[in-house]
Amino acid sequence: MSEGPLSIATDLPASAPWCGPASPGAFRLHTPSERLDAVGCLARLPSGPTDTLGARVDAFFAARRSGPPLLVGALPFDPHADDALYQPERVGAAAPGSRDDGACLRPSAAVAEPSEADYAAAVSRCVARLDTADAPHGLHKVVLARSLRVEAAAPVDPQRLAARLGEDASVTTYVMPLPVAAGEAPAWLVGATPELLVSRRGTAVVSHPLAGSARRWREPARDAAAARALLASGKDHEEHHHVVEAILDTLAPLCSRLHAPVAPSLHATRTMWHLGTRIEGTLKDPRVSSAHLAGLLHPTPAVCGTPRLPALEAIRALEPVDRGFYAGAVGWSDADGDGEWHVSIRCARVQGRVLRLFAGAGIVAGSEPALEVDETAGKFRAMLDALGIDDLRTA
Ligand SMILES: C=C(O[C@H]1C=CC=C(C(=O)O)[C@@H]1O)C(=O)O
Repeated sequence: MSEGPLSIATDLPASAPWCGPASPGAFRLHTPSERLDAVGCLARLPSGPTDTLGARVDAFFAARRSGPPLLVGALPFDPHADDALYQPERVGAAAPGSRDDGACLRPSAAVAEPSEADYAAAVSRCVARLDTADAPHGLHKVVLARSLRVEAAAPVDPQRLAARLGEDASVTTYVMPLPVAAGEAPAWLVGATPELLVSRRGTAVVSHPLAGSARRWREPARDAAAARALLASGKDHEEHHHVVEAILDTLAPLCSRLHAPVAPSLHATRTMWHLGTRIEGTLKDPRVSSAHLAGLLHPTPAVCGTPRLPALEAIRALEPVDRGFYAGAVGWSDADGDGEWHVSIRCARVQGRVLRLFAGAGIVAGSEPALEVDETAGKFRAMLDALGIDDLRTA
């Protein structure tokens, strides 16, 4: 084997099934306008924390000898934890499997972890931590998540699950093979996100943060009323404002031009309304890659909170289940510095018959625990619908 980045792959234990020539994990990223599928793994990017991502990706491409000039992968929620990126063997979809999806997806049990009551209590404790007029420099917003553990009747095929999620043409569906411990069954992150962390093509940069949400309804009048109420909600505008402000503050020093509309607009998926703001900029320095930008921006206050470090501490203290790669980012970077990173929400970690679904909600001073339980229930809906679970009775 040649020296250089390909030797990076050789220090993988043979038992790392997420990333090897015989890897069963095919990477998928289907946006509303583009499709990226990749199979196999030629080399793995040495993992590291988010703030070193740009430098590691630059070093990888500086030394690359052969194979597609592309890295695909995922960033975990915790910016201090290890990410998982690799150079695929081949760009293109794997041959479709022949399994019966109905049998693959039928669930047999679901457990809420934490329970809805415990999540509501955590929201109350979170609101109590947020700053008040007396302590204006403290914590302004924390995104608190909860999870559902679902057991299916048979092993779930991640690609089939993603195809079902993709019936909603407004979202970006993804499948990412995840690192697992030696001897463990393969695991994937599978989801359908409406939120773009950042894309870079040449010097053009786009970010499309979402924050502030309402469930959608089948009855058109009730659905339209929910959208109007969201647009009029001061609490949701505050949640949203923190995200846009953080992204503009990060991008401003890097851009010669940066534009964001003065007010957010409605963004719809099949199951949720959101407030969204499309931010567009032009990079001053074309050497700033998409990986650098993702490393700087993640985690935004759409998934973490603000200020970032106290929000991370609050999440560690208040959430009982480790987020892993939920609320991180999934995407790609190429040798020219172009790339696209999507916020890894509306997703599940899938391993055999077991799925762990996650959903979070932004907590600000005016947040009410029962409404946040309801909002997160709405955010589970896309995945539950794809799994064929109409009526969720959690243990
Ligand atoms: C953290 C999630 O959603 C984020 C994206 C859109 C709206 C959000 C909100 O209104 O809280 C969240 O910031 C999630 O779906 O798990």
